[in-house]
Amino acid sequence: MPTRILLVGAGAIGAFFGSRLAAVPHVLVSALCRSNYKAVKANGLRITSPKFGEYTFKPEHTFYSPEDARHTKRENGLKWDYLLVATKVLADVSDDSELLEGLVEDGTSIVLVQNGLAIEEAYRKRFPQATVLSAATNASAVQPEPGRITHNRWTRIAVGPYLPHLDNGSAKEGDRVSNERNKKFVDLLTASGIPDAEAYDHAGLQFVRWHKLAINAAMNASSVLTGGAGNQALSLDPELAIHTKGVMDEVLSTAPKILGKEFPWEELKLATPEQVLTSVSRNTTGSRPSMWHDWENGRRMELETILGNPIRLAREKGIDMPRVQSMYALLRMAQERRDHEKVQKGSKL
Ligand SMILES: NC(=O)C1=CN([C@@H]2O[C@H](COP(=O)(O)OP(=O)(O)OC[C@H]3O[C@@H](n4cnc5c(N)ncnc54)[C@H](OP(=O)(O)O)[C@@H]3O)[C@@H](O)[C@H]2O)C=CC1
Ligand SMILES: CC(C)(CO)C(=O)C(=O)O
Repeated sequence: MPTRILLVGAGAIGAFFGSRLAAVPHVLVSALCRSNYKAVKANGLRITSPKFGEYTFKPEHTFYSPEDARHTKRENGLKWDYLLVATKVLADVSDDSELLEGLVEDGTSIVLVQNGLAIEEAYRKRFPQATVLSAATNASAVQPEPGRITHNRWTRIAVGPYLPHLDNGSAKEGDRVSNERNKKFVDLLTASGIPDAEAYDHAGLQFVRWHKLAINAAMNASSVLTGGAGNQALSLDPELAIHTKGVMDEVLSTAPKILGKEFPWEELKLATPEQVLTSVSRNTTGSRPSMWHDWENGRRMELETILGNPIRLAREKGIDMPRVQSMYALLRMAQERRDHEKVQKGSKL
């Protein structure tokens, strides 16, 4: 039996990892698209990567809507083992867990390859029987035109089962299955040539998520606020480097207070803010964070999950995050003003 995977959101990250997984024998990857549907249906996804070269990935099935996917599933008796969700997290705009209605079966795992915090609950609540896997990746990629994906740099992806009952209680019977499915998914990524796919437990993955958040809060938000500074500039400019490190330090010192444990630096082998800055300073690809691409293209930004959620979680514990809060306030207003201008322009036509 093949392993079937459905990409829910076949943009930069979904298409990059989906195209790798499709290269594994006995793995069949389909794509649920939106604005890139016509391009993907006609020509597949064209990936350019410094590590994997240039290649085309043709999904087993390409869908234009969730209803289209449900229909084909019914007609062909399909079952997806993994639903890889790689939409932007815009919980203030839409609840994307709804897209998965009718696509989850016994044995389906939902894999969230997305940035930010508190992204898992909507899926756990809607599909309490399904395994939810939470993934954080450092891969940098962009879709400059429909169906064409540029992978810039990095491949690291950390995946762990989302088992929040373990935060304050003991293991449940179904946890073993979640861990097995997690391991299988990471093994598939490894078999696909991703050299640094790693399996974590629930607690470890949440620390990795906070660590990734430190990078995103620092880089993504600052790129937009500077009018498009790239990852490298954010680490090389002396004043910006102090700011970028300051944001990362703020997020990383908040995480243990929220998660109730010391940051397991040794165990998780994660880069310190200084090491992140050194690594990013060597990135000569000119890549810019995903939030910049959203702002530049007039799309909504992932402000709530990357900036709003950590502030709110911290506030509940009486902790301030002044650097993150300032960026959140500024960017929220910038986004609100732009949305307002769009409405004004629209009503004048
Ligand atoms: N790009 C990067 O370098 C990195 C991104 N990430 C994270 O990965 C996640 C995905 O980001 P990224 O790949 O850059 O985003 P993209 O915008 O490139 O891709 C998201 C895709 O999801 C599609 N989508 C959204 N809603 C729906 C829907 N209702 N039905 C079908 N398709 C839908 C979008 O379609 P449409 O074009 O129509 O909107 C788009 O193709 C985000 O959480 C991001 O923060 C993490 C690490 C690095
Ligand atoms: C590539 C990276 C780490 C840059 O901040 C990222 O996660 C993004 O662009 O969203």
